Amino acid sequence: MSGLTLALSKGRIFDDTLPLLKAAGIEVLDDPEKSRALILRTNLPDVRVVLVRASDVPTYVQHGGADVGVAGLDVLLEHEAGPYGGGALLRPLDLQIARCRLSVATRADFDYQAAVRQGARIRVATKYTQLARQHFADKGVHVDLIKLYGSMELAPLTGLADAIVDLVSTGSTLKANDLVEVEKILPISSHLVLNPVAAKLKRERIRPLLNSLQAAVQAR
Ligand SMILES: Nc1ncnc2c1ncn2[C@@H]1O[C@H](COP(=O)(O)OP(=O)(O)OP(=O)(O)O)[C@@H](O)[C@H]1O
Ligand SMILES: O=P(O)(O)OC[C@H]1O[C@H](OP(=O)(O)OP(=O)(O)O)[C@H](O)[C@@H]1O
Repeated sequence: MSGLTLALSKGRIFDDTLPLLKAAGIEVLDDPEKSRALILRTNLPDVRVVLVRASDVPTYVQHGGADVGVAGLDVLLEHEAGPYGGGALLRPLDLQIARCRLSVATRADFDYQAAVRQGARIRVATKYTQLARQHFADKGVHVDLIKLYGSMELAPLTGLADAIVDLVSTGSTLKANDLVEVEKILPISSHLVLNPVAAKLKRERIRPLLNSLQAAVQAR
């Protein structure tokens, strides 16, 4: 396709990217909450938006299914460190949306610091197995990782794990499940990512978009 394809995920990334795109002169014409269509038109005939799972955005952009994408740093780093990463994505702009942090949380009655000090083996449930492995390896903490795809908060409550590695924003999900944040690992926001081949071949089309998005981010 000679135009531009932009990969977004439904929900907070779509909602938070929309105003930035608007400021850059791109208006999405279809409402993903009202239609089942996965390709959305914009006011610019050569720009379209494809809707994919948040964790599939890097894959689409890496393999050229989309030229540009928006994804959380959590998803990007987890993808890069994983078996299908390949390091092929450019990350030219922090959009400073969907801000949260990656943290370790446990039940209030689990003494995480003592477990770390004593060199205990900690069972950690997470969807971010690559990031969690790196974090605990850097600290020299022994962990048994348990891969989950969602509802991480349940793991310490059911005895599946001692701790979780998950995203925290307001902290209300942890609070509602009687969990406490015991360690902050990484601040997270969503970034614009580019397919490197598209970045070269569609340079003239992508550069002004990047400049306007950068201006929109700075003006916020
Ligand atoms: N509570 C939150 N507050 C702010 N940003 C968040 C929060 N939760 C997640 N994010 C950010 O938004 C991104 C998208 O999250 P979202 O919940 O839309 O997708 P998901 O359901 O986790 O993804 P998938 O469908 O691939 O499992 C995350 O990768 C993260 O960077
Ligand atoms: O600190 P808080 O403000 O409570 O936010 C943290 C929650 O947000 C994310 O879930 P999300 O709302 O995206 O649900 P999902 O991942 O299950 O879609 C994350 O997995 C936490 O559960």
